Amino acid sequence: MEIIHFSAECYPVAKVGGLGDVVGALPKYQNKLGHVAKVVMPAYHNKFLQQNEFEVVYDGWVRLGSNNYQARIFREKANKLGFDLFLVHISGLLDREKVYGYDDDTERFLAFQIAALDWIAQWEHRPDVIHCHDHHTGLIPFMVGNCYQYRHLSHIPTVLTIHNAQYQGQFGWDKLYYLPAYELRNSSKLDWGNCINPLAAAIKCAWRVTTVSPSYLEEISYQANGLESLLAQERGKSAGILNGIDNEVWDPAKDPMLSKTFSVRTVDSGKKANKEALCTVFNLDKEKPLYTFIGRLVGEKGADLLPDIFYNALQQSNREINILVLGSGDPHVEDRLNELKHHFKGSYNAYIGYNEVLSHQIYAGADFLLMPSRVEPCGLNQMYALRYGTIPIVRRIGGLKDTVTDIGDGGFGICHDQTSVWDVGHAIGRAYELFLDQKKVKDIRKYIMSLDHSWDLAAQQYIDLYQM
Ligand SMILES: Nc1ncnc2c1ncn2[C@@H]1O[C@H](COP(=O)(O)OP(=O)(O)O[C@H]2O[C@H](CO)[C@@H](O)[C@H](O)[C@H]2O)[C@@H](O)[C@H]1O
Repeated sequence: MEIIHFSAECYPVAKVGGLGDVVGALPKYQNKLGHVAKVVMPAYHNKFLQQNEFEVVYDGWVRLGSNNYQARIFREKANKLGFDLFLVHISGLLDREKVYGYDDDTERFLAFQIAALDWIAQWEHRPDVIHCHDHHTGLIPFMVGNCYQYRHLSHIPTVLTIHNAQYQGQFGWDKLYYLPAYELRNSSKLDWGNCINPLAAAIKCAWRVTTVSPSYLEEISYQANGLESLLAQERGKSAGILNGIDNEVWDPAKDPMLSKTFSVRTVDSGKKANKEALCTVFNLDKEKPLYTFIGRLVGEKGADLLPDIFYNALQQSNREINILVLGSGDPHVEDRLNELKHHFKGSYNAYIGYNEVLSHQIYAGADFLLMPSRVEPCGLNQMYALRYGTIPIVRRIGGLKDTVTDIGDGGFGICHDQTSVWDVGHAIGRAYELFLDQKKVKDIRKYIMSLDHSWDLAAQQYIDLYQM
């Protein structure tokens, strides 16, 4: 089969969070199964664009209302990612350093989707499936099915994967004229809450909808930032497919970013060396348990509670624990996490920012990884932690519920039911008790490192879904 993935992110080209990881891995694993998976994404003004070689495969114009922008599509020549990668370059809109966060993001991603479809509309053959990821590519199923200029693509099945239903990309009906012409009586397919809502439009128009874990599929029928009833209604064409992880990028036995690589056999010495290196850099005590949090500092991740959780845990344990944070997001949370450094020198530290290398080093060197998420469609961090022998402490929600079992239930992690200062504090205490039993910790590490969360299974599940 030929599968075209449309996405705003793809690791290592551009990554803000888990979407990048998924789109950087799934196509590679689909190719390994004998299919032809390709990725189409915006060409941002970043290192990847500057440091790799490309050929131009399309040169045209994209029309957005009364504005015309030059649009070019570049193909990466060396197949570095293990699949064909196409970057949509639109001067004045997409060629910026950041992926998101501009006032004209609506125009940017609309132009991206239209230019990409204009290009595909010119192909002599048709792909078997168009697979869209999140709201940035959510208007594609509508446009393919309804816009006159793409009429000949309308029989291609479109799949939407929802990585996070919190973000929907809504904009006002005053921008309707940006869309290529379609029969106006179909406008209701675009509408949700009196706005043009790209995620809602994709849920209505896609042939199939998937979520990134089975539990998240259950949860969005009653918690989906306003889309609950729509998702409940479209349940019949929806499926939950648990994400995998890229075992080649995330391999503690070969990871060039670690101080010391390690396998299941050498996990004890390997984790010890990585923990020592981290503790030296961040002025922490290598004899004490090291708890960590990695992620976007937003409400969904429970990040607003972290300063209070950490303050209490460090006070109550008499600083018998270490905490290290890596993240960026809400400036108020960033400030509070930075402030804690002055109170708890030697037991607490935080790196506020994005740092891919450091994230690998933390998964390898930490004892415990905290994920007190309010919403977690799948979560990849807990799976990276497992692969690197770090015990996850998670709220039982979404994909966390599907991947982590509590030690009290014969499992290997620590689970709690609510995102509250008390619940997480209690879980930190349980982890401390576990840490005192080093024989048990070592057994758990070996066990979790041997769990298989690779993409092999999920890549096949997507193929089965396309062929249904
Ligand atoms: N400051 C930082 N420095 C370095 N690396 C950082 C970082 N902050 C985050 N990361 C990395 O970004 C990724 C985060 O992935 P997640 O799946 O946990 O979250 P996200 O909410 O972005 O993704 C959404 O999509 C994914 C994919 O489907 C779902 O798993 C998830 O539940 C959903 O919310 C991990 O690779 C993590 O290491």
